[in-house]
Amino acid sequence: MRVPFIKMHGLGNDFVVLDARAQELPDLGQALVRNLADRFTGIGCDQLILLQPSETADFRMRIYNHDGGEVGACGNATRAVALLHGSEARIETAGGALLASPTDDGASVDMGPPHFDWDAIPLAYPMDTLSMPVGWEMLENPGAVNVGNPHVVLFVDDTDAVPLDRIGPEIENDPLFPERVNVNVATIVSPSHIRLRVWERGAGLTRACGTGACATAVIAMRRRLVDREVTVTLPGGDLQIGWSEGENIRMTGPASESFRGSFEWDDYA
Ligand SMILES: N[C@@H](CCC[C@H](N)C(=O)O)C(=O)O
Repeated sequence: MRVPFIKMHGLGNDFVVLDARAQELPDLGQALVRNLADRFTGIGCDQLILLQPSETADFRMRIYNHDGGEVGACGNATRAVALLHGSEARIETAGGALLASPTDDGASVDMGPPHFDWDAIPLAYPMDTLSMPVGWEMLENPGAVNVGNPHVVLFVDDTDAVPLDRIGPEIENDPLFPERVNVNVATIVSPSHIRLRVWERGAGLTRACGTGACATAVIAMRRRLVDREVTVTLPGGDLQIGWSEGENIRMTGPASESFRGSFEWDDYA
């Protein structure tokens, strides 16, 4: 079976999008996702995105990490598929329903509410998630939040000085996080500006992470380090994040289509 795909990205965080709204597809196994995501022998991407019909929303978006695991949220992919859809869309995800509106160069997304309870992140045992009494080497006193997926956020003086390729996997797989975790290191540049690098669960270092930007912004806001509207600068570019206590998170930023192609299903299954 020949299957069409669309290669897209949000700030360099890249996706292979399979649109199963029109053409039904067999179940994606972990092996198929890994093979397609492989940058040497496959199409290559950080996440594989599967669009399906939905009974509760305009469509359903399923998200698979580079390692083949299915997860609850992807901020950059949400902007990308909103752009693809072309008009305001309610999107069903495993992490909750999202509302996305395309803009000239990307999309603005209602990302839903953040969850701060220790068992909602989830953590292995109870603790204050705004100021956690734990640390790894030079990284201490993180905050944690679930924004459809789990994140830990560590504030540092200089994000570039953190060996995230070495320490990221250690934190991602720490038994404190039973579902593993996305690891964010952030520097407060000013009350309206955060600099951020992310080690993504199941994908490693990426050029940008939309949910990481949301998670970092809300923790910085709760700690009163920044204003309620901030620019988050990632290696791939800028996102605008807005949030107030008790409200949903709003994320705005670019996304684009790179190219279209097709592949033979059995070659990757
Ligand atoms: N790149 C994404 C996040 C993708 C999922 C994440 N790695 C997880 O495992 O939860 C984004 O832009 O948010």
